[in-house]
Amino acid sequence: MNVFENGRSIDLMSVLDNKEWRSHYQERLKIQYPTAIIVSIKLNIPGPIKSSPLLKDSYNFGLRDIKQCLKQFKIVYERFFIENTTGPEGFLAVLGDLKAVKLATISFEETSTIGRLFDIDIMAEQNEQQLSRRSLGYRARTCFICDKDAKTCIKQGVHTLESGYDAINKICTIYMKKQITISKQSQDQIVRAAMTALLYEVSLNPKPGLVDPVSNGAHSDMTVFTFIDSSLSLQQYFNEAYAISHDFSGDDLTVMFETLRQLGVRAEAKMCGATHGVNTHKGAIFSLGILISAIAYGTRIGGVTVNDLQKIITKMTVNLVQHDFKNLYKKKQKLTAGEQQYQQYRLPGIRGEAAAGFPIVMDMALPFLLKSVGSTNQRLLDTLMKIASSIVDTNLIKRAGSPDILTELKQWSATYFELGGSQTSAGITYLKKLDVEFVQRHLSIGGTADNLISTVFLARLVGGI
Ligand SMILES: CC(C)(COP(=O)(O)OP(=O)(O)OC[C@H]1O[C@@H](n2cnc3c(N)ncnc32)[C@H](O[C@H]2O[C@H](COP(=O)(O)OP(=O)(O)OP(=O)(O)O)[C@@H](O)[C@H]2O)[C@@H]1O)[C@@H](O)C(=O)NCCC(=O)NCCS
Ligand SMILES: Nc1ncnc2[nH]cnc12
Repeated sequence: MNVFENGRSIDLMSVLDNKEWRSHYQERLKIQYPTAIIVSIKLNIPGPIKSSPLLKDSYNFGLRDIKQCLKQFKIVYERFFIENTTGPEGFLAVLGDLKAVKLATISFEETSTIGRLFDIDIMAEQNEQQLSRRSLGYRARTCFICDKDAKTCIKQGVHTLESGYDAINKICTIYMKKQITISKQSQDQIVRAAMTALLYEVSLNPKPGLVDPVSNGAHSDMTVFTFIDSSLSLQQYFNEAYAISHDFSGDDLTVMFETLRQLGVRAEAKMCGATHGVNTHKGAIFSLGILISAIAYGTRIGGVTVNDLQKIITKMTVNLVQHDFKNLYKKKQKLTAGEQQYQQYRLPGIRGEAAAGFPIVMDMALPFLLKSVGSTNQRLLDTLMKIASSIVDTNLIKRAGSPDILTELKQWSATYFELGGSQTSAGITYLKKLDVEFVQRHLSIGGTADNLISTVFLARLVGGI
C-alpha cells in the first residue's frame, strides 16, 4: 500500500498559514469553552505531501480509536477538516481532568499501530509543561523510522524522506489490515464465496488476454465454459480444505499445509478431468486452498483480522519455497513454469506470494477493492489492473519469455488509470485495445487473474462485494 499515491505536494507557505490558522482556531475554542480541554488532532507526516485518499482513511480510522480512548470524557465540541490540503485534522473540546485526558491520548499514541503518526495537542488553562510526556512517566516521542528520540532525528536530519515514506507505508498497511476482520462463517458461506470468486473473475470483461464470456483472449484451449466446468469441479476440494483445517489440532501449521497439498493434487487432477487436461485454475487451487484453510483455522473461535490471517498463512508455508525449489536440477520430469523461472531468474512466483502471506492481495488489492466504486464489473476491472501494477506474474513471464514484460505490464496499468480506468470510455477502450495486443502477442496474465480471484473471495467474506 502506498498512502502517498494520488497525494498533492503543498508548499511551506501553506504549512505556515495552516499552523497560524490552527493556533487561532484553538484560541477561539478556549474562549468558547473555558472549562474544557481543547484537543487538536492531526497527522505528523514529513515531506511535501500531507494528504491523500489513503492518508485520510488512516486518519479517520485513527480518529475512531482516539475517541474510543476518550470515551470516559464528555465531548462538548468536535469539528474535523478532513479535506484540508495541509492534512486531515480536527478539534475536540473535552470536559475532564487535564492529566487523565493527556494520559488517554498518550495511551493511543503508545498502543495504536498508527499512534506514532498522529500529533495530538492538549490545551487548557494550566501550563502544559507540567503535563509533558516525561512528567507523566513516558519517554519522548520516538522516531517512526529508527525508534530513537524523534526530536533528535528531525533536528539532525538523520533520515531520507524516502525512508520516512517507507516507514509510514508499513505502519499504515499493517494498521489498515487490522481494521479488516473476517468474521466466523459457516463452511457453506466460505465455500460459496470461493465459488463466487471463480465465476466472477471469468465473467469479468473486457480483460486483456484472459478468457471471458466475450473473448477467449490468448487461450486457444479454453472458453468461459471450460472455466465454469473447472469451477464446479473444485467445490468438493474447497469443502475438504475447510474441513481438515477447521478440525486441525496440531501446533505445526506446516503439517496442515502438507495435508492440504495432497487434497490440492487431487483437485488439480479433478480440474484436468473437467477441462480435458487444460490448466484453468492451477494457481487458484493453490491460493484459494491456502486462504480457505487459514480462514477455517483462524475463525474457529471468532473473527480473524487480515493481519492475523497473514500470520497463519506464513506459518503454514514457512518451508514452501525452499522445499519446492530445492534440488530442481535433479528433477526428472519437465520443470513447471514456476520451477523454471525460479531456476533461471530466482523468481519465487505464486509460492513466494503465499510464503509472504499474499501481500499483493492483503496489502493492496483487498483494501483497493473495498474502496472501489461503480458496478461490480467496473470495480473488478480496476482491481485487476491495480494488481497488474505490482504482480510478478509467472504465467505472463512464461508467455513473454522474459521478466522484462513486467515493465510493460506496469506501464499498461498506469496508462489505464491515467485514462480514468473503468469509469471512462477511454479506459474501457484502452482495455479492449490491450486485449487485441495480448492476443496478437500471445500474452496472458493468468496469475493476475488468480490474485483477483483471491481478492474477490476475501472481499465477499467481509461483505465488500
Ligand atoms: C504451487 C503451484 C501453483 C505450482 O505450480 P507451478 O510450479 O506451475 O508454479 P507457477 O507457474 O509459479 O504458478 C502456477 C500458476 O499460478 C498462477 N500464478 C502465477 N504467478 C502468480 C502470482 N504471482 N500470484 C498468484 N498466482 C500466480 C498461474 O496460474 C494461472 O495461469 C494458469 C494458466 O496458465 P498455464 O496453463 O500455466 O499457462 P498458459 O498460458 O495457459 O499456457 P498454455 O496452456 O497455453 O501452454 C492457470 O493455472 C491460472 O491459475 C500459474 O500458472 C501448485 O500448483 C502446486 O504446488 N502444485 C503441485 C500440487 C499441489 O501441491 N497443489 C495444491 C497446492 S495447495
Ligand atoms: N479468465 C482467465 N483466463 C485465463 N487464465 C486464467 N486464470 C485464471 N483466470 C483466468
